[in-house]
Amino acid sequence: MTTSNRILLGVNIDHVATLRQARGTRYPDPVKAALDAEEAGADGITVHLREDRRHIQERDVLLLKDVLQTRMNFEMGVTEEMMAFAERIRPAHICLVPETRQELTTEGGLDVAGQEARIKAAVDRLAKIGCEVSLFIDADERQIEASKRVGAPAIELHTGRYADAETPTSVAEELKRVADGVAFGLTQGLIVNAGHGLHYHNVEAVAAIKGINELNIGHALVAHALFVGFKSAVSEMKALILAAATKA
Ligand SMILES: CC(=O)[C@@H](O)[C@H](O)COP(=O)(O)O
Ligand SMILES: NCC(=O)COP(=O)(O)O
Repeated sequence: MTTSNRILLGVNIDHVATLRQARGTRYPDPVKAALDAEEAGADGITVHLREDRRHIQERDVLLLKDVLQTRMNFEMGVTEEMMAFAERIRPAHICLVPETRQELTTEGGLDVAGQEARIKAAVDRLAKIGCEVSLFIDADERQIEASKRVGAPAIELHTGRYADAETPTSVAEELKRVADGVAFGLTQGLIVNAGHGLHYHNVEAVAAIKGINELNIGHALVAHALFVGFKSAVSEMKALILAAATKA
């Protein structure tokens, strides 16, 4: 069981690509953002190649695979198209996420418990090509147990409900749900990551939860980068996370 206070920052660069896709230009290039993020202390780079290609493109993933010095966390839906793409490019780390075309952003976690056979087949297939697979799930014991059963070595707990909570009571409830999920995931021997909707004002409480391996943060970081630059946005976030984890 990991209880180290060291916590990694995975920088999600999807929304650099959102800005590029808004005009179909060559800029801003998410690959440049990834390299700047690494220089500023990111421990990894996360990209979500959506089925509708609304932000990240295949070209981005291929280039990142070649140039990153840290690691790429490749997020994908569990579809045959994505499985075949993963088998072609063989990312070292894959996070399986739920996905629908109509959603504004990833709503809820992957229902591993409700489709164990399908997720197990995907995890086994990706393990065969050497990927470490993580499952993006809600902080729910049923989903965590199912993730363990399907053989995923890692989970990422969806922090969106915590991020969206508006009253002190609901914030505290959602934070506790995440903290309980982390503790339970660790008892199952899983690597526990977390992310979604985290920003400069809500990240510290999550970073203070003992045992989280990595936080994946994107939208807020890209937004802040508009005002302070990408490197500063990353280093500010990293400093907040490390300080909170150290204090805890
Ligand atoms: C799975 C996850 O939380 C991220 O990949 C997130 O989905 C990226 O942003 P969008 O949902 O806006 O594409
Ligand atoms: N998996 C969560 C992620 O990569 C970042 O989500 P967000 O910070 O863009 O909401």
